[in-house]
Amino acid sequence: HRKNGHNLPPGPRGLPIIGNLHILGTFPHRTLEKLSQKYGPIMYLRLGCVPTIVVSSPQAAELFLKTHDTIFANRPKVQYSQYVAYGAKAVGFTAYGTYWRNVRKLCTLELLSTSKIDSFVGMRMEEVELLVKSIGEAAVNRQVVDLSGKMVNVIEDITYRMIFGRNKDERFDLKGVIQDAMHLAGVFNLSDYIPLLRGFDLQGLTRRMKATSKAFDKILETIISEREQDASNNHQRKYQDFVETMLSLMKNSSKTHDELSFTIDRTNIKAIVFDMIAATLDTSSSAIEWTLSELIRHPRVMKKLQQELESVVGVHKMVEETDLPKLEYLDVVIKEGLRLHPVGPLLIPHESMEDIVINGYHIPKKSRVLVNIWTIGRDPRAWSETANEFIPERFIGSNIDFRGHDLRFMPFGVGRRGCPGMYLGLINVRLVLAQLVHCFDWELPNGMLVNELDMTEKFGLTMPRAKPLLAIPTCRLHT
Ligand code: HEM
Repeated sequence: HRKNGHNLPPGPRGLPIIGNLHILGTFPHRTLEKLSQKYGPIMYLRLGCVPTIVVSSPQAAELFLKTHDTIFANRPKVQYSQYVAYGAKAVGFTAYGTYWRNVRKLCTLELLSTSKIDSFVGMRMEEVELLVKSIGEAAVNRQVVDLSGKMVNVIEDITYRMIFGRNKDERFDLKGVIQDAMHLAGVFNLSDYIPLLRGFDLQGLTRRMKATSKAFDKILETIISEREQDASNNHQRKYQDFVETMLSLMKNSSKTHDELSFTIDRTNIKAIVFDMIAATLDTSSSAIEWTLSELIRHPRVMKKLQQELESVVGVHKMVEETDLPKLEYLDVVIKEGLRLHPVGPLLIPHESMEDIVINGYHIPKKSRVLVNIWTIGRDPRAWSETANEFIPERFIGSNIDFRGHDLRFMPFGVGRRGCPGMYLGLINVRLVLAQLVHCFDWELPNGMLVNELDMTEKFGLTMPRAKPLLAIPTCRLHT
């Protein structure tokens, strides 16, 4: 590839206007893997008008996410973030710069810190107990459980209580609105790639995004106004949820906050609430359903994990958060689950802020960068010929952590744009998964063999199972 005398990375030839858009297909991460085998770990595509660089090896990822992290720390401006995510006024979709840095700092210090997340321990346990109780009832009646649906529900309930202080409100359908918003986040929007089409709204997405955003805003306005009222009545709650925390920051932000050099307003609060919900829901539930699917497919690993749980927790009680640090095998099982089924197979797109030359290739300013961690996690050169198999033991005795210090494994991304919610995400995943494995044995319905379980993915911003995981539970605990 050459453009204006520059040496672009290799890649497939594109068509006029659409470029390579037509080749992505239903499973872009798999298509891109095949292409990278032909064109190499730094590959150039043109998606509509957007120059796109696909990164597919740990060495290449190092150059983009570590060595030149600052150049690639921007996010592309997409319609979704403009219309649904409050004009990108939170963290995930926000352009790199002072504003992003301040909001991210607010989230890490005030909302996602270890001490804050630990303050919700009691609430999380209540929700997990309800989950185990409802599955226990299904076990007694030998009923099939839709585990994917249950995972989404328990994570939703925990998240809404953490953010709003409650998860049920008869007056509005918060869950429905959020599900619409999440769905829109995953839809491929032509207008983001071919700006000429923007005015026509051929897919009807602009209209739907505006409608969803309006519905969400109305609900949030009601909740926030009520909470302001509560605060002025000195209403006391068991823990301080996110909205309350941010309202008190807003109230006090006239006194310049030491750590935060900007003042938070109502729109910031709404945008951050949206970001936190969107970032928590599908990520945690997808990590749990995939890992559990692999455990069901691999009875040896399931048994070994159950044995660890029996010896650390005992057979008379549920798993508590204080048990989690002692569960070493659980840790490597989750790593292996996320290696094979990363929640964000291409991370969130990064965007370059300047022209730069990497490995002799010209990477133009405003290129979109997709890091294919799905491919990196399955590369036999990095993981041996067993790369496609589920073998948690490969992580035992290695110093590969969740943080992406070793770029063969970076389920939470790495660098400036790496996930700030890792601690929370991992607590949700560990706690719920441990419970399901400790409290129940699982068998597939209708005598289905474990190797017949459908493992098809549904590609979007996150990548859950295409079909729900259905299984029949049997109780294990002696209570
Ligand atoms: C198992 C759970 C989770 C996984 C696997 C995960 C993974 C990721 C990944 C891969 C990215 C993109 C990194 C990049 O583009 O380089 C990301 C970004 C992000 N995550 Fe998570 N995440 C999880 C849970 C959470 C939770 C619970 C929160 C917070 C409530 C959260 C908040 C965010 C935010 C705000 C960003 C954007 C960061 C930025 O652009 O500066 N995530 N996450």
